[in-house]
Order: sequence, then structure tokens, then C-alpha cells
Amino acid sequence: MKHETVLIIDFGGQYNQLIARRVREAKVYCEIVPYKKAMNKIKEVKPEGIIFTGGPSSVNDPGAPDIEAEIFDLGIPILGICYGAQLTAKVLGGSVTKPEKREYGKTEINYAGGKLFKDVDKSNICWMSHTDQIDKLPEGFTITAATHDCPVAAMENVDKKLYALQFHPEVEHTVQGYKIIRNFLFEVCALSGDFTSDSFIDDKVRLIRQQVGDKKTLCALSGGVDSSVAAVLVHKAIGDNLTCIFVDHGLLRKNEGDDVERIFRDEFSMNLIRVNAQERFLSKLAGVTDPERKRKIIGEEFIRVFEEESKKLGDVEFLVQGTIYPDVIESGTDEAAVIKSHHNVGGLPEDMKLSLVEPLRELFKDEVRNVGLELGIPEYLIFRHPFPGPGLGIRVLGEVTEEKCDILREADAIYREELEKAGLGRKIWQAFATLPDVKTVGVMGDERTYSYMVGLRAITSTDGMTGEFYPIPYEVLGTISTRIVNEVKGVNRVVYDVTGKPPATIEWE
Ligand SMILES: Nc1ncnc2c1ncn2[C@@H]1O[C@H](COP(=O)(O)OP(=O)(O)OP(=O)(O)O)[C@@H](O)[C@H]1O
Ligand SMILES: O=c1[nH]c(=O)c2[nH+]cn([C@@H]3O[C@H](COP(=O)(O)O)[C@@H](O)[C@H]3O)c2[nH]1
Ligand SMILES: NC(=O)CC[C@H](N)C(=O)O
Ligand SMILES: [Mg+2]
Repeated sequence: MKHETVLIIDFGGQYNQLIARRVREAKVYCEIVPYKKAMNKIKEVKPEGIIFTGGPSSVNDPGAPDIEAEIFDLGIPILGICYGAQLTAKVLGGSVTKPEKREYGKTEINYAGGKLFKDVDKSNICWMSHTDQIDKLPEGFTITAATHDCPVAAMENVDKKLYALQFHPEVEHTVQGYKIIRNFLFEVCALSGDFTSDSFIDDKVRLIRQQVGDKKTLCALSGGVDSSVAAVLVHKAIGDNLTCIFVDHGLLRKNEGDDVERIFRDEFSMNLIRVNAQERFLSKLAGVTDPERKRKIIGEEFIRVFEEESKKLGDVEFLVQGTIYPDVIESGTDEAAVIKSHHNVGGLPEDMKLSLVEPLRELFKDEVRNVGLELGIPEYLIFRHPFPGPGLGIRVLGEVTEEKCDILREADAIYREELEKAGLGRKIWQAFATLPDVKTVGVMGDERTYSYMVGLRAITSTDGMTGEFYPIPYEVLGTISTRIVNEVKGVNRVVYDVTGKPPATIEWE
């Protein structure tokens, strides 16, 4: 039986999989298609609804992603989001400009009602991330929402079932955003919601067995959430043919190497090899300051270590990684911009010989956590803060040296210890310290100091795609700052990062 289908047309937005996920959650089958293939795909699957994603380009740029005008005459309901909304306006004869004020993050909005905003509060908060905006409506459209700086925050042509939103309903910070997507699916497209996916774990176990067969397989295990879940899942599929490799690259947090080794030897009966590779990583990084260069060096060195270990085991073809969707999209795709090359995706060397097994590649962190819990992995492992593979290599900003890593390790340990003491660990999604390549003047013991400054970051998020800084109480910040400056030699100043994502990212590099 053919399921009702929604096609999501990809213009390179950061949140495309989030749109897909919301549609999946509403029990509607959907597929993401590159914009260049949109018309062919529409003819092939005859979707009941179409969603245009956001994207990094400006519709006025020469060569910007475009869409055939005939798509608007097919009678299929279309929801354009951000770039998708701007493109709808442009193609249908309206216009888009770059206003003086841009909007990023939470923004107050007023809705005018109608099918798309059924049961949505008239005045609410939405999530914006745009530079351009619609300034002239195409014929037949009316404005259905506005913010202080964006007069056309939504527009529609009810007769033609065309809807456009400047904000992002798929992002959870848009209060009632999911309701708006559901209204599009159920009120505008009149779908019934006939898609329930089979159990993810059973499906994946079957697919992994198909891909790997009885071949020996390595798993890159960091002890983090994603690779632990990937390892347990693959172990369920292929048992002892799986060997986990944990690389201590000298860029780990305080005590992390020993903790990971102990936990995975005690808790799981899996083959685990720890490779101590501190010197080779640090020597490859010596003198390098560009963040993207550093990420690529680390990504490549990881793979070289895995290749060497695979030779020792003999006949290994596959490498399991705990790659998840944000790693993929932020590393750039044909349509999406490179935000940063995650070491496990954009940082992989071109000549790598192992084939990848990445069962979590389409999922977001909170979905991975749910799979982990279902697999019986203990909660204290599942709810740990994420820690990026390149580790302190991208938290020591600029050139990475052992001395700077040592300073950061101590400062970071104090910071996280005090957050735990204050009971904030589980309220914050990810917290860490960074060491900018900046020295500042201080006065300690009546003497001048000229020492490093430490930056503190604490973010709330569900999926790592967007986030807000967590308001740590001043007393707690004060205690942390005093302890860091008193206890960590080489630091005389502490600052707190109060930026969300967007416009910043979570990590500083
Ligand atoms: N020190 C390491 N040793 C071996 N593999 C690693 C190491 N660090 C990262 N990896 C590999 O790179 C992948 C991506 O790293 P990432 O930090 O995103 O995920 P994670 O460590 O598994 O989970 P978390 O996001 O909770 O830290 C991991 O899933 C793992 O396969
Ligand atoms: O395994 C990883 N390899 C990487 O190269 C990498 N870069 C960022 N991160 C983590 O991804 C999430 C989103 O990070 P950003 O907002 O900094 O892009 C955050 O949780 C980051 O810690 C990485 N994880
Ligand atoms: N998030 C988006 O889709 C952004 C669209 C466009 N690049 C802008 O800045 O307005
Ligand atoms: Mg990690």
C-alpha cells in the first residue's frame, strides 16, 4: 500500500532533517529531495503535500537555488519555510530585500488566524534566522503574521493552497511550531497520518547484518553517547566480530581515558582496545591555527589509527562510527553550507579504506538517547553531556599545545564539578570551558600578571541544532571563577558566553 507522502524540497537548510522528523512524528511518510530533482520526483510519487526548506543563499544571488514556476500550479499544497518562503514570493512575482535589521533567535510574533494557525495563540514566540525578507507580496497573497522587524512573517494564498513562513516552525523554540506543521499536514493537506515505522532497533539490526555479514568489524568508541549506542546496537547484530577501539589522543578531559576504559570493561562484555596516541596527534597539530585545518588533521589521524589497528586484527573491512545527523549536515552537503567539518564526516581522508557503518546517521541526539535507553544502556551514560571527537583540539582556540591543554583540562574539570555541586548538570545540555588564544592583564598578590583567559559555555538544547545559553546563577559563576583563577596556574580571568545557536555555534571553533 502506498502511504500518503510529503516531499521536502531541500534548498540547503540546516534544519531539513528536523522538518522530516516533525512530519515523521505526525505519522506522515516523507522524503527529502534536492531542489534540482524536485519536479521529476513530484511526477513520480505524486505527493499530497510539499514543504520547501530554508537555505544559506539569498534568492537574489545570481545562480541561487531556484524552482520551476509550474510547481505552484499543480494544486498540491506547498509550505515554504524561510528561504522557501522567500523563493515562493520571488518566483510568483513578489520581491525580497535585505533590510537593515536581521532577526536571529527568539522573536515575538502575531498571527492573524486561518487554517495554518488554527488553535495557535494570536501572540507568541517564534524562532527566526534570516538576513533577507519578503517586501512585496505576489498577487493573490495576504499577510498572516508579523513581527516588530518583519512585516511579512507569514503569507498565504488560500485558494491555491500556498503558505509561506519566514520563521522556522520545525525548531522547538517556535512555541506551537509543531502545531503549525500539523495544521499544514492535517488541515491544509487533509492527510490522515497513516505511517507508523517499524521498530528502529529491529530494522537496524537486520540492515547491519546484511551489510557486514560475518566480517570482522571495528567500532570507533569514544565512550560518548552516540558511539556507545552504536556499539551496543552493532554488537547486538554481529556479537564478537565487533572490536571497539578507543583512541586517547591527548585531547580528552581530565581522567576521561581511564574512566572510559574502566566503564566499558566493567559494564559491557565487549572487546575493547585503548590506543595511546597523544604524541602523534599533538605533533601533527603543532603550529596549526585554522579551525578547519585542525579538524581535518584530527579526522585523518583518527582514521590512520583505525587502519593500523585493523591491520593488526587482520581482514577488517568495516568501521562503525556513532555519526548522527548534526555531524552530517554541519559538515556540508551538495546543498547545505559547511558550518564546520565534524571530524567523523567532513574530516575523513579521501583515501580511507574501511567502509563505514553508521546506523544513527539520520537521528538527532535525543532520538539516539531513546534508542540507548531501549537497548538497556544505563542512564548515567546516556545523559552525559556530548563531547566532540576533536576534544580539546577545538576548545584550545588557535594553536594547540600540551601546556594549553593541561590548563584547559583543569579549568574545565573545576567548572563541571561546580555545576554538578549546584545541581545543574542535568538542566544543562552541554557545558565546557574553552581557552581562547588571548592573554589579559591582572593583579594578583599585588603583582602584575599577564595570563590566559578562560571562556565558559553552557547551552540548553534538545537536538544540538539550536540552543540557548543557560542562565547560571551569578553566585555559582562567582564560585567557579574564583576557583579557576586560584587553582589553575596561568589563568587570571574568566568570561561567560551569553550567545545562542544561532547565531553562534555551541563549540567556539
Ligand atoms: N576518542 C575517540 N576514540 C574513538 N572514536 C572516537 C573518539 N572520539 C570520537 N570518536 C568517534 O567519532 C564519533 C563522533 O564523535 P561524537 O563526539 O560526535 O560522538 P560520541 O562521542 O559517540 O557521543 P557524544 O556526542 O555524546 O560525545 C563517535 O561516535 C566515535 O565513533
Ligand atoms: O564528534 C564530533 N565531532 C566534531 O568534529 C564536532 N564538532 C562539534 N561537535 C558537537 O556537535 C554539537 C553541535 O556543535 P556546534 O554547535 O559547535 O556545531 C555539539 O554537541 C558539539 O560538541 C562535534 N562532535
Ligand atoms: N534560514 C534561511 O532559510 C535563511 C534564508 C536566507 N539565506 C536569509 O538569510 O534570509
Ligand atoms: Mg564524543
